[in-house]
Amino acid sequence: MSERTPAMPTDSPPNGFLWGAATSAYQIEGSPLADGAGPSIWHRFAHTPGRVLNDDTGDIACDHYSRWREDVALMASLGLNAYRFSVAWARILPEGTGRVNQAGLDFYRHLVDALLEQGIEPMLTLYHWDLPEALDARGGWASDASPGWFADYAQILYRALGDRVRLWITLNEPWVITAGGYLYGDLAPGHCNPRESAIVAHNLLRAHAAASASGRAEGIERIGLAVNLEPQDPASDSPEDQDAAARRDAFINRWFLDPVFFGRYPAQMQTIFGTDWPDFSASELDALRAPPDFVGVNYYSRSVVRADPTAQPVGARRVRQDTRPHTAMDWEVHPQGLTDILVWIQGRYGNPPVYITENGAAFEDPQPVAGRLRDRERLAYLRSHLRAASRALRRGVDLRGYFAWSLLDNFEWSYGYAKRFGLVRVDPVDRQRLIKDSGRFYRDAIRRYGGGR
Ligand SMILES: N=[N+]=NCCCCNC(=O)[C@@H]1[C@H]2[C@H](O)[C@@H](O)[C@H](O)[C@@H](CO)[C@@H]12
Repeated sequence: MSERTPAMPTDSPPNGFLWGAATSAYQIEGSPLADGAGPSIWHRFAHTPGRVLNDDTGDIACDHYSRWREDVALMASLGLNAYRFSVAWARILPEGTGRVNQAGLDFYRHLVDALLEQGIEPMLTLYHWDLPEALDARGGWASDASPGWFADYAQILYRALGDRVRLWITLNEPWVITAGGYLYGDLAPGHCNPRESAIVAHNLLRAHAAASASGRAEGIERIGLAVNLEPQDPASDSPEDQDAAARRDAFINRWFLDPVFFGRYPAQMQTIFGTDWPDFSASELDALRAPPDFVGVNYYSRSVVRADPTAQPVGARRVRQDTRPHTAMDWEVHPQGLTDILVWIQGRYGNPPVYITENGAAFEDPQPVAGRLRDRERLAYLRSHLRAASRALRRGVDLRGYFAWSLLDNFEWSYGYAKRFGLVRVDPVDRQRLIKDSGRFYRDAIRRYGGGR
């Protein structure tokens, strides 16, 4: 089968299946302070020397804030029927609460209207890591007031765009927000404090529940939560490795989904955090129960796990599978893990509607030659993971769509622009867009198997 023949599933996805691509505000927009916007914690973090590789910042990024019309046309040329993006909270509320910046609302309204004109379904993420700096100065997600701040911000957007946007996501990857921002410190705001991280996670769950409730009150019917999920396979059948994998599964995959679906944390959290784990009351736990209308699954890889008492706080570490292919992020290419995690959700949480809200890979791309960029590894990753998604459909998973991460090469957080996930190349000098072979493959797959626009 040639590279260009989209090797897709024998059975086509259900009618109405969404074929999209995903991005986030700070990673693509640039112009972070334009037209009255306030600074976010990522604006401050990226401008702090040493925090981001090569001291890259999102000051320009993909310049999407100026090129959004061109990018919508690009999505249409790829045949996308959906697009997932996030709203920069500090463009809407420069101080995080209070005064609304109309220019910020206008930017996203124009973007949504342009998508709808092209028959592209918008999926709006309310929070993709870029908390207004003014709120971080008031305690940020560690503040007891943070769920209220978030629900008020969400309500402004529900009222401004709720008549146009049908698919909403409250939080993108609460685990990475918590672990990256408050436990390991590699992401904004760069804290390393286990007790604070447990409180932040709790407030994020309260914020999801509060924003879901304010959405219901505004008549919003499809509000989801996007989570990074990663199967944890024990390195051996020893009890130590089995327990280590179970702890890491609780820590990464169930820390947030168990509370929203069951109103309780995984039992292992107390073991993992010890005395740093707060003593939550029964009513506090029950208040977390806010089952999403759909689960957004961000899948990249799995982990093979070995017990390691020195690898805190979980006492488990990843074992690199040297004989297997890896991406430029050093993540194992393991498409079966996508099927496995989708079937796991189906069985554990009662087969909720699911969208794959992120799936993709960074690889070292070759230079374009004669207007062509042959990103073979990314194309193969995409093909194998679309097949994996198809296997989940055949197992009865209520899979409603697939969003490739990412539409564009963009600002990859603490890696800056050194890691490229795009189906479309963004030239580092003039930001010119060039559809890579992986983007062409995706376009052909959508034409062949998608309901299309
Ligand atoms: N081992 N291992 N495995 C996988 C760990 C995944 C954790 N990182 C993510 O999920 C982030 C998510 C984010 O939404 C996006 O903003 C990022 O650009 C992508 C790419 O990094 C992914």
